[in-house]
Amino acid sequence: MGTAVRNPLVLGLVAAAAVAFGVAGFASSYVTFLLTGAAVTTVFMQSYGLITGRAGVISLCQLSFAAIGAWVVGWANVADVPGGFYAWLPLGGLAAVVAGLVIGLPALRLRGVNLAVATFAFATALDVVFTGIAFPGQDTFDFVRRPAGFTDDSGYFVFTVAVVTAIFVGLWLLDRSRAGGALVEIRHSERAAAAHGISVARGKLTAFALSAFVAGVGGGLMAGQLGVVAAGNFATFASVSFFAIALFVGTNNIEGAIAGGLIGAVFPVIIDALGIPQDLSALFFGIGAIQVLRLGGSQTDLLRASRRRKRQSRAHPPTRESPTPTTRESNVQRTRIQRSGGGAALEVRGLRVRFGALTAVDGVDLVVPKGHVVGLVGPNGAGKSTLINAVTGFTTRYDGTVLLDGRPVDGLAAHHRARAGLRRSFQQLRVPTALSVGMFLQVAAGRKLSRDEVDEQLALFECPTADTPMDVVDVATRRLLEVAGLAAGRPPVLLLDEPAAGHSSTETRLLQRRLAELPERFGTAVLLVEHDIELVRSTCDSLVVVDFGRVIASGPPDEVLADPAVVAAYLGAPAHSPEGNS
Ligand SMILES: Nc1ncnc2c1ncn2[C@@H]1O[C@H](COP(=O)(O)OP(=O)(O)OP(=O)(O)O)[C@@H](O)[C@H]1O
Repeated sequence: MGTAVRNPLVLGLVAAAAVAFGVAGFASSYVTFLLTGAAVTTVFMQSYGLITGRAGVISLCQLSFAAIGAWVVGWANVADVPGGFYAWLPLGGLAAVVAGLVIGLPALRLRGVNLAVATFAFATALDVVFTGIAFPGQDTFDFVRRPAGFTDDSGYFVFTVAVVTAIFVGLWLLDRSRAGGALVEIRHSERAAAAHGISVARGKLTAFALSAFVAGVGGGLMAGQLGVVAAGNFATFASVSFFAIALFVGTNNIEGAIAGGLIGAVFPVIIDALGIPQDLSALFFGIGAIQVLRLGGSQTDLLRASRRRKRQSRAHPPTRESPTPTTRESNVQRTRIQRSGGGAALEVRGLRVRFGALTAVDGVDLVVPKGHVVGLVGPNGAGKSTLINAVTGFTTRYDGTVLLDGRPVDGLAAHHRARAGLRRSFQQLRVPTALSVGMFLQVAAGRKLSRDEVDEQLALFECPTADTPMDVVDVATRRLLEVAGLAAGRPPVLLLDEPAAGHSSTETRLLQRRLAELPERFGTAVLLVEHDIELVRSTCDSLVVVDFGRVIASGPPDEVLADPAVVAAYLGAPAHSPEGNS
């Protein structure tokens, strides 16, 4: 019983019921009407929270989806479609989904301002259409019949709150699923998402469809509240204002969506009472949106982050236990695990990448045998990252062939290569801070991990617990988490681009042990790009050295690192060893 009371879902449901029946029982009819409007606006805010808050896609046409939902509900009412309001409302949502897909598909190639313009154009066009054709029942005053049992204003408020609550529960479940984590990763970095096998196009399209459904339901609810609606209820201007409110308060958070609903519905009333022209109110919302860009986050995101940091500093900080270096661990030469190969996990043949006149990768041949860790080293600008980009499909314009377990993958997009088992990390950290450690591990693994698997993996990499928010985790630990997550997916091939960057010597030693174990523990062959020569020497079975895009040496680490050509490439003079000069 005690656990149930502490459960946020149970608490939320109890609070929603208390508000619904409290207002229905005690509030005046004016307040009830106003709060029903706020609940309907909360649904619009939930749809912005989905598309912009979670997936990071700018959409200025959510009220157009709402208009479609309202239109369908109005039509179903006039046509007396069986099932009543209970059937008409989801029907309106589904019709909006069709529009969401129609606008979402061409919008997939667009980002930022271009996407804003495209969705704004769609909203304006639909505005004109709805003004022209009018809503069903608008001219004949055919009022939409409310759901049986909730026909008076108080009852309809309870019904609206029930719908808002049901959507919150759906979003709550989405946030706890890998699909929800994938949306957040798409918002944070489309490249990182693709590297984890997530289809960015499908993710965005799903977000468009889901948000259109929610907005369509909101439109239907508005039709039920007002009886008849007109194009003016869904004007493009209102869509943009609501977008600005959503951006300012952060409607991906439950408290943000409710605050956005209240502001969207009550603010115009206050403005009116104060005698300020409605058009001027848009200025406030515009200033709010600019504030978000200045602060780098919405009000509720910033509040939540600050609360997390406070809670974290009150509890123990999320540092890993420093492993006491034993004689065995501190002897780097003994970390390398001797193993025999079993064919090529990854083979690169004649890879060439050009950037205009510059040939960044110049005919590279390279093999990563199964069960091996191969180091790819070379001075700055030698072409290592470009090679990884080409192999993993992030650079598609290249000559040559990339074979994964003997099969060419050149025709595959990055996320398909990732799903086929070619996983990578990025030199520039791309870990989304809006997720928990456990959820990030799930997303990076690219497969469903059990709670035990997550906990074991975190313990193995000496990382903070699964519930720890990522934004309180230090950068070095985030890098370690990225390796832990990728390894948990047990990919056949893992390409790591400078995973030890920014690590302390203790952290590097831990990483060194884990990297050396990856083939045995996870069945993963590794191509390791690293400037820390001691880490490379102690971890890798063999090394490939590139300079000016060409392979200048390859073979066992000690031999290769003693090669005069390698020494010269690193230091520009043949007199010193590269050791310790990374
Ligand atoms: N998108 C690009 N457009 C033009 N030139 C590029 C691009 N990406 C990389 N280069 C150039 O290609 C060469 C190889 O760069 P790359 O980043 O692959 O080297 P690197 O070995 O990974 O270097 P570092 O160790 O510093 O990360 C460099 O001369 C770089 O300036």
